This record gives sequence, C-alpha cells and structure tokens, in this order.
Amino acid sequence: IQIPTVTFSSEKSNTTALAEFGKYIHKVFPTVVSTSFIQHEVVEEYSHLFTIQGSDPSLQPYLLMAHFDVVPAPEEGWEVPPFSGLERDGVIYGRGTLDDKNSVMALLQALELLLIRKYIPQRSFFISLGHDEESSGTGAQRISALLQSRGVQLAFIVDEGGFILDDFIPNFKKPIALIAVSEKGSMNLMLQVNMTSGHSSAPPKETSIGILAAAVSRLEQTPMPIIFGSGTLVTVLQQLANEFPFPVNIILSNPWLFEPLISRFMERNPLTNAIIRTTTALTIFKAGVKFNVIPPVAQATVNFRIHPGQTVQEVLELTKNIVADNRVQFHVLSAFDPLPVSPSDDKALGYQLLRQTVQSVFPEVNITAPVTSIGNTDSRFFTNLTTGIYRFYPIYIQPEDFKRIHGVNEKISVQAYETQVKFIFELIQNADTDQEPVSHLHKL
Ligand SMILES: CCCCCCCC/C=C\CCCCCCCC(=O)N[C@@H](CCCCN)C(=O)O
Ligand SMILES: [Zn+2]
Ligand SMILES: [Zn+2]
Repeated sequence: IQIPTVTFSSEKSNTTALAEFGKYIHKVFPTVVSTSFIQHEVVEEYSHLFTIQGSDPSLQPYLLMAHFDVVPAPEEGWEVPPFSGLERDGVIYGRGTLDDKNSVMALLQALELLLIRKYIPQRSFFISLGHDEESSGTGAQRISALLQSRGVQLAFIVDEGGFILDDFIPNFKKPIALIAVSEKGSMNLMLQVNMTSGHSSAPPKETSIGILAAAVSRLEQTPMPIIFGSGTLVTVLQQLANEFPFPVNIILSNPWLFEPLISRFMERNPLTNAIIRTTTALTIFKAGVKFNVIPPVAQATVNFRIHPGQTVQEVLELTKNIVADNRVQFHVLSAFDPLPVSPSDDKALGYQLLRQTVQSVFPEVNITAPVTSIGNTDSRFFTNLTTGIYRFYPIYIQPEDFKRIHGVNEKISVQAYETQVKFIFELIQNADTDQEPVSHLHKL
C-alpha cells in the first residue's frame, strides 16, 4: 500500500512505483520466484505473468488475475494518509486495500504457502498481475496476446468483481455471494461547446459554459431507460425469492409480472440502480481561465456504464436525443460493448469451483448467484482464450465498503485479507480435484 502505484490516465502513471512494486513482490515471495516449475515474466515493462506448470498436462489450465495499479487518492477526507498502509484495530487502511492489491498479495501469498507445504499443482495455471488496469489495460492485453501466441486455451479465469453482499437488502440478514459472469460496457463521451469569447463586461446571452452545463444537466436529469430483462438479474431474484415469506416471494419469483414494482425499489439505491439500466456519470468538466474572460470552449466528459441489453451505438443515439442541441459536439473518447455472459450452470467448471470454495470457506453463505459486474476488469481482454470469465472478491462488502472503492478511507480488515488468502489456497487445490464437490477444508 505504501508503494504509490497510481494510474492517473493512460498517458500518466507513477512508473517508478510500478517498477518498485515488481522488486517488492520478488523480495517477499522468495519461494514463488525460485520454484523450478514456475516461470516469471515481466510483460509490457511492468505487468507480471507467472506460469505454474502442473503435473498433469491433460488438465486444461486456468488463469487467476489481479492488478496492482490504483486510482489517485488525494488526502482530503481520509482518516489516515492513503499511502500509509496504517494498521489500526485490526484494519489496514489505504488506496488499493480493496482494489486490488489485496488480490495481488493474496494470490502470491496463497501460492507461496502452498509451495512451502510442498504442494505440487496437478492443473497448470497462470497468474496475471496488471499494471494499468485503471486506464487502458495494456499489460493485460499484452499478456492475453502472449498466451494466445503460445496456443493456450483456458478452462476459466477469475478476476476482481463480485463479492459477498452483506446487510444490503432491508430486513434480510443473509449474505449472498455474487459471482459476476459478465460486465457492463462503457463509453467515455466528451461533450464540447465552442462559442465566441470576449470581455466578461459585455457577455453574450449564452456562453459555452452555460450551454454545456444545461446539456449535461439534461443528461443527469434524464436517466437511461430501465432494462429489466437480463438473465442474471432474474436468476438472482428467483434465488432470493426462496428466502422471503409471502407476498415478497411471489413478487420476486415473477419478475416479468412485477417489473414496475421491483424496478421502483431497485432504482432507489445506486448499486441496484446500476444493475437495471445504463448509468450516466458526469466526471470531468473543464472551462475558463480567468474571471473576466468569456471562455471560447467548454468540455465535459460523461462516463456511461452500458447495460447488457444495450450497445455503445444505442447509448450514443439516446444521448444525442436527450441533449438535443446541435451546438454541442460529441466525441467518443473510448467505448466498448457489454461483455459476453459466462456459463453458470452445473457444468461450468470455473463457476462451480468458486461456488464450492465459497461453501467451504464461508459455510454461513448459502446463496450464490450470478450477476453482471457494474465495474470493468482486465479480464475483458481474454475473451479470445475462454468463455468462462468470473469476477469475484472473496470478501464481505457492505454498502459502506463499496463507496470506499475509488473513494476515501478504503480499508480491509486483517481477518478479511487472511480469509482471501485462504480462499485462493482452497481454490487452487479444488481446481486439482476437478469438478467434484468439496467436502472439507484443506489445512492452512
Ligand atoms: C440484487 C443485488 C444486486 C447487487 C448488485 C451488485 C453488483 C456488483 C457487481 C460488481 C461490483 C464491481 C466491483 C468493482 C470492481 C472495480 C474494478 C474497477 O474499478 N475497474 C475500473 C476499470 C477502468 C478501466 C478503464 N477503461 C472501472 O470500472 O472504472
Ligand atoms: Zn480493480
Ligand atoms: Zn478500480
């Protein structure tokens, strides 16, 4: 946490810290880096690929992923400095404790422990640690291309994403393990208005700032349509239905009939709202240099997260219709459609291994359901290598914790981190026992 591996944009990151982090993992996981059946490669200058050669070449390999770059963390609002890694009352504070240095360290920590205990994996696997997930993901893209060039096809991938949702639904105390089987698309759209500049003492009736502010305000005030029909949402609701008494069980198990009622409820919370529609977030606004100069140009960037039922093109058209002002120019800075849905049926090896490992490490969690990740991950660059991409943090997340990801006071309890290590320790061993249900815990 103390190594400030910040990604500011695709052009700007703290490369000194990225390099230092590479040296750090080399130092603290000596067994991983010195084991004969493990190959360690640095890819795209700062990302890392570990190839763990299993003893049984007939088993299809899998990939575990994480990233060690973090979003910026200005100190305002933090209880402790964001790059202090301070531990207080059993909790580690700092940028990256949930997104996603916890996963980087837990992956290597679990592997180190297995190796120290002389464990030899049967199934080969890879560990990919990206250095620029928070921007363009070039490290992950290069690793994906490298694996493809080596003829690798993967049984499944596990990356960051879903989590164990706790204390979220009113009057419902049971935790739910949400494994993300897809992720929303994304579009960063820059809106620009050019008007004549001049002296502020004789302003025109409308300025670039005023026109742009009105345009982005219309976007914020006009949410994208609710799209309810996604398969994963219906599955979650039906699984939840079994847990509720009459009449909620009837409502949840017939979503097609009670869609308006369920949507109205889901719309109220930002997290569930993000599940039922494309979201619109105004994230950058730039205009003006001096109080008495009318600026010629105003620019705003809007970040859309695209629901699986829509495409980039559809969202762009809707946006232009909502703004409905031809003085506003639209520039798509980056965009991609929602990701394919990975299988979650009884035969889906990756999903079932995660579900079984949840059962053994978190025996109190009886509900596991597939969801669509509302955030994006580096795993989206690996659709050429497998159809089974799963995104899951084996961590309890309450609504308050979710706000800390990319927000202030990001933190993880030592116990949650240790359980994450234990989860991966189990998962790697379960991947060797193939698809059989896991009935016991391996000794840590
Ligand atoms: C009925 C209950 C429904 C609850 C729904 C909760 C669903 C939660 C699913 C996933 C949570 C996402 C976790 C966040 C992962 C964070 C990854 C991240 O920050 N990624 C960045 C990548 C930026 C790439 C730039 N092109 C991002 O998404 O901004
Ligand atoms: Zn992340
Ligand atoms: Zn992130």
